[in-house]
Amino acid sequence: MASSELERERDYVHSLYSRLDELLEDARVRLDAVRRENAGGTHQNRSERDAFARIYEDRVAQLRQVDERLAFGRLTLADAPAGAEHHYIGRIGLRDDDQRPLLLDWRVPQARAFYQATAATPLGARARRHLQSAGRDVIRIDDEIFDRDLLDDASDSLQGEAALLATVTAQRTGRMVDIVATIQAEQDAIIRSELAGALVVQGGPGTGKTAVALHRAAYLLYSHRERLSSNGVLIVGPSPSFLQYIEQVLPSLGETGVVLASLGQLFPGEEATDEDAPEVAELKGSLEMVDLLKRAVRSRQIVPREAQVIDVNGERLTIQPSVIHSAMQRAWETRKPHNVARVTFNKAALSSLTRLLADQLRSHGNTIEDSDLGWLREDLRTSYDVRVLLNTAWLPLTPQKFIRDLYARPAWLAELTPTWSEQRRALLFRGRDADFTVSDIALLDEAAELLGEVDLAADARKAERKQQRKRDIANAEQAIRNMRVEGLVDARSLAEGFEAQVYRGTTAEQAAADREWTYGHIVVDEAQELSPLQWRVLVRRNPLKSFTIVGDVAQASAAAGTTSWSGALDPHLGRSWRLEELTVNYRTPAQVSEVAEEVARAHGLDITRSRAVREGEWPVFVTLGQPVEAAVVSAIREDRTRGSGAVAVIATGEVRGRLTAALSREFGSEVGVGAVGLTRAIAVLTPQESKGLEFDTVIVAEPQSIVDEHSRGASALYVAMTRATQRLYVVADSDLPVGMPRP
Ligand SMILES: Nc1ncnc2c1ncn2[C@@H]1O[C@H](COP(=O)(O)OP(=O)(O)OP(=O)(O)O)[C@@H](O)[C@H]1O
Repeated sequence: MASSELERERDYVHSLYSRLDELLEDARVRLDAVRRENAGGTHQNRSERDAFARIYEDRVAQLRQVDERLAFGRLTLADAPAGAEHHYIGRIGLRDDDQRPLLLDWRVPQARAFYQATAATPLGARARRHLQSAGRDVIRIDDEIFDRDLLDDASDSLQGEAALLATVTAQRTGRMVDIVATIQAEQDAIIRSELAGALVVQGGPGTGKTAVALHRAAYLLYSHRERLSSNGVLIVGPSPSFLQYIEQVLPSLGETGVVLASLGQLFPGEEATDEDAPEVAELKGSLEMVDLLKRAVRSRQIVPREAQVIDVNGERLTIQPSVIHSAMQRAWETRKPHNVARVTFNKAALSSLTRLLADQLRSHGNTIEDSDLGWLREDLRTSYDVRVLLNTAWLPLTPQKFIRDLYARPAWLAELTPTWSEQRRALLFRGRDADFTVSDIALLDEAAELLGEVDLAADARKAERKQQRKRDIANAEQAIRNMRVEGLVDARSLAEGFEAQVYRGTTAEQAAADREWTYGHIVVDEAQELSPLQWRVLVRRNPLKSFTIVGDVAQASAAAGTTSWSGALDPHLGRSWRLEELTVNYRTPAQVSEVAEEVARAHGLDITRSRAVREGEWPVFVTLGQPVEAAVVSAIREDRTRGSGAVAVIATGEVRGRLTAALSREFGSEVGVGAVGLTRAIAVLTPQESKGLEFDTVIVAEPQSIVDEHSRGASALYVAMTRATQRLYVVADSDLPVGMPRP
């Protein structure tokens, strides 16, 4: 019986693959046809053809990408007509030629029961079946029957336990994979939560926060395609290595138009990777900096102390400070940013100077008619002395130069911060040619807000682009009718294709390049690490405040990060955010997570308890009293006798340097440092770099030095210890942190 069921499923899934192949072939044929058509033609013809070609190319890529585990579930409905009782669930939706559904996209509302039904609340389902595949073959089926009479209350059990355990124990590859086949009920409820407002997902390490956040992005893009495809979705992660780790997940779910950015990449044109020392990052991330920058901008609007004498075509004119001051007054009244208000300042000052010059010329006996005032004004505008006078009073500024000046001119900083100590000011001091750090990015953005931009040419281009887009949409509608592809392609995305040829690329590319772009939704991962200033940047990019915010306040290891969601979010989002929790740990075996929690508690961390889905085979291996280089090398050798997989060595400061040298001597090119390590057998990482990642084996070297590194050191150690999916080794020369088991 069971094997004939397996056969049946195998046959059905084979028929789905045949349909997939047909669609793929169809898209390829259309692509070839489009490429051949209108080879010459007008510019408009060519860009239409290219846009169509891109749409078919994307379709071909999408159909190829869903090949692995195309279908992974079947839902049997309780009250369905014969022949329609089974719904198959997969990565994308498939229909036959008569438009009858063969496979449901996991994101459609009818698929919800596949993830959420329990015996207690079957949601109209009689049974759920998980299909496990190898290549295109179904190799195993697991059934759950929702028949209250036959079962105990199973509401607490894991769904598709066999499939889930197979996934969570699989060897890691250095790249995160999607969990679409085994999403659990508490995760699914979060993924499908409504788009509006800010949703905060709190959960301990390994509870699937990142996975849930990415699947939610895919779900929202699918369910709100119209709105989100034009505004875009931004995903913010803590570091480039983290982005590299997650970058495959959304494409494997068929979604490519998302902007991924680390905190160092949020200001177009700058790409910061260096981190400041913790106390510097804390200061730079604090709200105090907002006032400081405001004062700093104001201090660059300078009323001269004394009257200034200027020469305009041989006429010497004395300008009282009050003339400059009242022009400034006019500019301040606009409440516009510095560079924009400067236009008002210049106009007001030139008007006053024109009047002064006219009066002076009249007093010297010249006849000045009102019609001459325009010429006088032009003389003033082009006069060297006037330019110097006005620029000295109100100089246009770029954010980069402004922030660099602030750091490199201690005397100016001292004027702006009379209540600060010398030591506090010294935290900001940097040479003019120093690279910007990750925490400078939020300051640059804050400065850009205060300074504003006057770019008339860009404004004109923006207006023209809007008009062109309207014309493109009309043309796209016509082209869709001509090519008889209604329903397959929508006019907006086709028009975006035209635009891409003429202008600046896809929505995602445009969004990433434009500081003033506002996204339809922002996903923030490891959100506990964000400083108040970084939150301000993100709220500016998303004025409707539609956020998915995931993190764990107990893992906050950045000095500027947060230990309470309320403290972090209320100032920016008010009380409008909602909180959900994840409670099951899918990553770390209980034997490891219990030790990590014990150490965290011994350091006073208020950790979120979670239940591990598996016990694990190995205890935590602790070595004390050997030189750390030798101990790590032998831990790696020992580990290779226990199992295979990706290894991370996590250490900080000079220990990390020593270890890198020793490991490279021993294991050569198998070793990689930082993000490079993610594609090697052995990655050497700081706790900060390891954030959000996971490895089969983790070796934490000199844990006490991690605790001692800064005020949030215990959290950093907790992060490091919870990266292991199989085995954890702790190696110390002389000192173990409190709470750590002794060897
Ligand atoms: N429903 C699920 N089915 C299969 N695997 C899952 C599921 N949920 C989570 N996982 C796996 O558990 C691991 C941890 O998930 P993830 O990295 O999203 O956790 P996290 O809460 O973000 O952790 P941390 O806070 O430590 O960064 C990943 O390998 C993920 O694929």
